Amino acid sequence: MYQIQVYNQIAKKGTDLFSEEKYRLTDTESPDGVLLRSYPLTEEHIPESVKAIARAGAGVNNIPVADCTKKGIVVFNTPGANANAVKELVITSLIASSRKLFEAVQWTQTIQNAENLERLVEIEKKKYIGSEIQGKYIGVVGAGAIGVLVANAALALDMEVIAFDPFISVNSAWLLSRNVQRAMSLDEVFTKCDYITLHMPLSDKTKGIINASGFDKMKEGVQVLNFSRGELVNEDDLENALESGKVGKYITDFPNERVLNMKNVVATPHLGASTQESEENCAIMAVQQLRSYLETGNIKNSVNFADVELPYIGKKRLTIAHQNIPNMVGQITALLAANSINIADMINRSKGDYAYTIIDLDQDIDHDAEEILKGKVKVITGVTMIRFI
Ligand SMILES: NC(=O)c1ccc[n+]([C@@H]2O[C@H](COP(=O)([O-])OP(=O)(O)OC[C@H]3O[C@@H](n4cnc5c(N)ncnc54)[C@H](O)[C@@H]3O)[C@@H](O)[C@H]2O)c1
Ligand SMILES: O=C(O)[C@H](O)COP(=O)(O)O
Repeated sequence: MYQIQVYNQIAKKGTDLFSEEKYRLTDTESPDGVLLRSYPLTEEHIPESVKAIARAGAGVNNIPVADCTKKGIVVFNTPGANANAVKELVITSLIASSRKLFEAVQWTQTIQNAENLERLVEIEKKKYIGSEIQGKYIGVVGAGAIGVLVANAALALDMEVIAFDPFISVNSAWLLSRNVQRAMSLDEVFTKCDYITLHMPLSDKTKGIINASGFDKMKEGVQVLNFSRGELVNEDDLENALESGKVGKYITDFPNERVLNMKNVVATPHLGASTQESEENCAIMAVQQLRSYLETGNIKNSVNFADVELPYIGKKRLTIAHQNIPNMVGQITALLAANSINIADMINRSKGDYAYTIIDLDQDIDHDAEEILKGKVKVITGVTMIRFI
């Protein structure tokens, strides 16, 4: 029986995929797996029993991924599963903001009981003259699952689209319309664009990437949309840019007390992925990936380990996470040979400094033999996790 600790509300269509015979969703001190959305997970939430963490969503900045990697804990996310939901909210906000819709609706609510309401409407409407997005330049920073959809949708709305992504994946490059212009630097986006929309992950490298030096280069009155993470933007510099009018509007899905008190801010309560469709897509994908890992050791869509897939046919499977250094596989297979265990099949894949190996044994072995082998493999320098399935 696998124990799963669930944080956040996860769509039932996903959690229903945990069969009652094999899984218990429970508050426990020793879970095998963790399932969550934006819950801020700290090391205390990750006891030694945890084998994998599945994030039903894209951003993993709420999970101590580097620590997990060192312990051989596989962290999954659900790439693209909520991208359409975010795209639709970005495009809605882009148009609504350009047409001053947020302010206009807010004002209209205040005149419910006004005298000569219809006349007042005709007089005051000049305050809410907007601008059209057709023909305007939009810069998409980060052309991943969401950025690609936003860029293509903006093109379909007759905008000029420039995308910047120095690490674009082959898949994203295939999906991006050929009419999207390629920016060779962030500065190119800053200097050319009337709208800038952020779609890259928050990391040590991207924290505060939008700051005074960037704002200085931007067009007067530029509108910045941030449906990625608040910390990508330096708040001191944002405040100055909004005060001076350099940034005409900051549209963010990540409000905090300080940002809400800044001028010309439009904020939504982290709604990007909050559609029924997206919540279900993310939950289903996260549960499928977690189940597959717990039951077969196969890895798909992990942020800290490479995809590793070997059809599970074996009598006994050995999975090992280890450092990506020479002779790891050699030492492990030598150990099996020394114990007269034949190998039926195996696979090894690496990602950065860490690797993962699956070895299918030609024979079943009992619990005692497993424990003896585990003890011997564990002491090999560089091994971080060993599991028999
Ligand atoms: N508002 C919401 O509810 C919501 C929903 C989903 C995702 N998000 C946020 O959006 C982010 C992007 O999501 P996604 O699904 O498109 O992820 P993704 O991994 O598919 O795409 C991210 C892209 O950013 C690029 N990138 C990384 N560093 C960059 C840099 N310095 N400059 C330019 N590009 C860079 C990557 O190469 C990648 O192509 C997530 O990490 C998350 O923080 C927010
Ligand atoms: O990174 C994400 O997927 C989004 O920020 C959505 O977060 P949520 O699942 O908490 O809505």
